[in-house]
Amino acid sequence: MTVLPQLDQLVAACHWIGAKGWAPATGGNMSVRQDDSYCLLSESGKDKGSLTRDDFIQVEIASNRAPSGRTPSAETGLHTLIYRLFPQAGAVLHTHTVNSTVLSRVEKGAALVLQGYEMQKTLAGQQSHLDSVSIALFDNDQDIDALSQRIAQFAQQTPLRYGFLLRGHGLTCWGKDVNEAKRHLEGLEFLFLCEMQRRLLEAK
Ligand SMILES: CSCCC(=O)C(=O)COP(=O)(O)O
Ligand SMILES: [Zn+2]
Repeated sequence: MTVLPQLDQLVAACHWIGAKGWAPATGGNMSVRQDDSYCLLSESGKDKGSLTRDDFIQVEIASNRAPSGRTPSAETGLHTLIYRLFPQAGAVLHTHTVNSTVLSRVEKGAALVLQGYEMQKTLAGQQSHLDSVSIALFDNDQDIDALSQRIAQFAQQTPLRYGFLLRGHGLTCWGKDVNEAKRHLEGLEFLFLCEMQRRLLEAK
């Protein structure tokens, strides 16, 4: 495998995610783009908070195939879809947090709309709390090919930015590199926590 500084940053991001409790048990998966044709994806079933460089498997973006024969994430198809849809995407992070899991069930619509928060500006291109940020929300599915097709169809009609929520499952987000994907993850998780608290308090 070629030396890839982004992979070291991804390993560090995985440890940070683990320390935050955002990938409990074996939940979550992470990847980095290697080039136009390949990405490096976390091995399925591992504790993502204690991954090393050797736990990342090369996967062909077009076919989801791992030339090594090892088993990458069960959600490989979602990572490769993002790399196909967004040539600028350099890293993808998928986490299982309590807030994304619960909020994605409480919100019955096709998107979680965030508005009025200064922290929206952690998301690339956002400049004001007055704008609305729409995070697409898809029903979860054990059939990742079917889920990927549903997301791809949605993306043909509606711009997908930053990430999407899977109902009762978690958040998948991306960025131009590991640093930006990590900032989007941290920003979105902060916004989800605010939105949970707001909905709880305003319901009283
Ligand atoms: C116990 S977590 C269920 C699978 C999942 O949603 C996940 O994020 C981890 O799957 P992987 O194959 O990447 O370990
Ligand atoms: Zn998952």
